Amino acid sequence: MDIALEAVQLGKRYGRRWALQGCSFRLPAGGIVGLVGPNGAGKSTLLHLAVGLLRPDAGDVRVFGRSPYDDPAVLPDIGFVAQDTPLYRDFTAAELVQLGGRMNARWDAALARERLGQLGIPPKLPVGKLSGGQRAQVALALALAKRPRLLLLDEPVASLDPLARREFLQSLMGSVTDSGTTVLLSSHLLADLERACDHLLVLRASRVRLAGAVDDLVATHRQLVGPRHDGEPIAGVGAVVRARHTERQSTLLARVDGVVDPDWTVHDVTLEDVILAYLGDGETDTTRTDWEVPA
Ligand SMILES: Nc1ncnc2c1ncn2[C@@H]1O[C@H](COP(=O)(O)OP(=O)(O)OP(=O)(O)O)[C@@H](O)[C@H]1O
Repeated sequence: MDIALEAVQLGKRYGRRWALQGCSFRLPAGGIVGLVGPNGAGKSTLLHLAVGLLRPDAGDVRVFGRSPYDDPAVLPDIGFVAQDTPLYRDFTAAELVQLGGRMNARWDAALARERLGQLGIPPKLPVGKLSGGQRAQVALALALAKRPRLLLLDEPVASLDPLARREFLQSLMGSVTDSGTTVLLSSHLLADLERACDHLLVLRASRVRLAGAVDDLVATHRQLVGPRHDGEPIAGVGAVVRARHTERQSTLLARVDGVVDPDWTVHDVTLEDVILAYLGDGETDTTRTDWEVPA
């Protein structure tokens, strides 16, 4: 399997505080990966390490087998749109498309112009005078024009209205299918991630809590309702991720690995249920740091 992004015991600290720690996963090439986590979990730090803007303090990060910090030859393969979509504000979108052509060897200016035209972005207005959402669209068009093999997007839809968000995600899905680009996309909008992503990476408190293919994660987790549970093993349950109790009854979100004890009523879960359970303070160990991709 072709691996787009790999981290092995990756760590980064600012001063004495670790922003990312013991982070290991392998991201298969192709498809969209959702990067989720509470504020301060380390998402932007991970993206900055992956594009070579930061140097790891521990472990290793590799993009298509190469270190982005030490090996600039891999940088043309990586597209990055930072959280605040920084652009030269006095330049027009048309000028930025032209500029991109001078700075990138394989630049698809026609693709960028077509995209900006479809979105009705005024090409002759300085981008500083566009709305935040329009600027985000310009940044994405420029990133796609680079024809990257790995595209890193830090909360790209945060400033978009609901219609623009849907259009953005649809066009992203389309371009992934057309080009084979791998996208790693951080977002707090779980419903969007459920619609757009093939894989998921969940960070909490500087560590990877969950990683895997969306279909696999939804298929292997269930909500169980049954008698009050105080931690004893349950047949068919691999791990309890989150537990809530009343005096007589417990409601669990659990990873199942077989036929569940018939004392428990079993319900399907959504991806959002799974993510929220791993983001919460589960009463049992929520750590699951293996990257699992079905064959
Ligand atoms: N330049 C910096 N100097 C010092 N600490 C930093 C710096 N950048 C990030 N941090 C700290 O590292 C931790 C992770 O930050 P990071 O920006 O990666 O989180 P995040 O998951 O992207 O958060 P958000 O969802 O709010 O964007 C936080 O505790 C943050 O305060």
